[in-house]
Amino acid sequence: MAKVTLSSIAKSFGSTKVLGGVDLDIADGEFLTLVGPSGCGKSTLIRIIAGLEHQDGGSVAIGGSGVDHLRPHERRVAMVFQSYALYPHMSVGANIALPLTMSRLKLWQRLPLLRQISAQRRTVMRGIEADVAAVATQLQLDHLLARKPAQLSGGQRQRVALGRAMVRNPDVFLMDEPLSNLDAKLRVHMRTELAELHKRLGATFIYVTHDQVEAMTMSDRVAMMDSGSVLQLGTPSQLYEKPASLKVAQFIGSPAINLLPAAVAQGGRLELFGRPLALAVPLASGQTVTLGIRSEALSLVQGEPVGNGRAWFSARLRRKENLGSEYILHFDLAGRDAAGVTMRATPAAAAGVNEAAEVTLGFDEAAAHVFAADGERIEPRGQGAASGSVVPLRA
Ligand SMILES: Nc1ncnc2c1ncn2[C@@H]1O[C@H](COP(=O)(O)OP(=O)(O)OP(=O)(O)O)[C@@H](O)[C@H]1O
Repeated sequence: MAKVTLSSIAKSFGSTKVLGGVDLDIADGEFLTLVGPSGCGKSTLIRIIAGLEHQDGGSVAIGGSGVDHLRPHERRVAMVFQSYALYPHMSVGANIALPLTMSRLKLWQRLPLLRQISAQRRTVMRGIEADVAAVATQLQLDHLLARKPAQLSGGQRQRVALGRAMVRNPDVFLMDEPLSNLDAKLRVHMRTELAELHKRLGATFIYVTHDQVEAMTMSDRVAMMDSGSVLQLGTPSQLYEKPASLKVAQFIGSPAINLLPAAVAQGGRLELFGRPLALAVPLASGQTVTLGIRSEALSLVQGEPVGNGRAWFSARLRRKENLGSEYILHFDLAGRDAAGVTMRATPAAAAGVNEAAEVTLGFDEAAAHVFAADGERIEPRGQGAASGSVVPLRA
């Protein structure tokens, strides 16, 4: 098994700069996900680790040794692609065996006529068949080994692609959006399978996706990328609970984080829609910041909402979205210079509010994320605990 160290990786395609000096240390046995919007450079970075693409600057080390001079098959890495890249004319067994037949058999032993008469080849093939059988059992593909890829479901094809990577017993698995071609239900199932496979194998996994749910549910750590650089590296909880910038806050979490403009008044005190908050920031008055409030941090409140550390504003219910176990309530902020907000609600709480109703929404100021005009996170002063004087309707 092996750690992977990326130092100042830079890459341009023609005049387009794609990676601007990426540094990343991926621990031995870690499941690290590169996540970010389309075109941010995730695939290019993973292809550079695989040796399929060469960087313009910087270096890649695997297991503490530089690999920049090594070809892909010499790097002890195996890559799983979104397209699966299976050979349609070969059986499942032959597809999984392919990396081993290429590495263990000599060229002449692979030739159609000569291979029939080589006893040595038969011995090597028995070893390969045993290895393929072991991997097929782990992935529950035993009964499908004779089939062709066209005779498999999407999930089974994906498992064959995984099997072909596993059979090489690599130190590092590189996966480029391996679940994107699967339907939603199968994707959820394969997330669990991949996470369990990672635990079982103990290998280093580097996984590329633009799906923040995949990143959050499977990874030990997530590197959020944008425009060729890493914006934040941390555990899924760190990215969710303490996003370093507005971009990270907006990308991580579903429904997307609510954003409200707040004005900086005298002494750095924040005001939300003209009402003073307990929060203060080290900025001059007259500036504007953005408050980020997760949909689960909002609650419907009744009565006169008072109390230090609790903020509130009025909103109008536009739509209720029924997810079965919970509702997502969509509110308009009529007359406010802000987009609408969403709130998670229990079915009981959702039943208590009618569409087009004017309501009051409250939140603990301690749960608000504050971002400066340049998008950087600011740690505010004066975040107090909830006073308890606001009655939430969600419980
Ligand atoms: N071979 C290439 N030649 C020219 N430009 C390329 C090449 N490969 C990638 N690019 C460009 O580099 C940028 C980053 O591409 P990359 O595939 O790494 O992004 P990504 O984050 O993986 O995106 P996606 O999620 O859409 O796959 C894109 O603007 C892309 O068009």
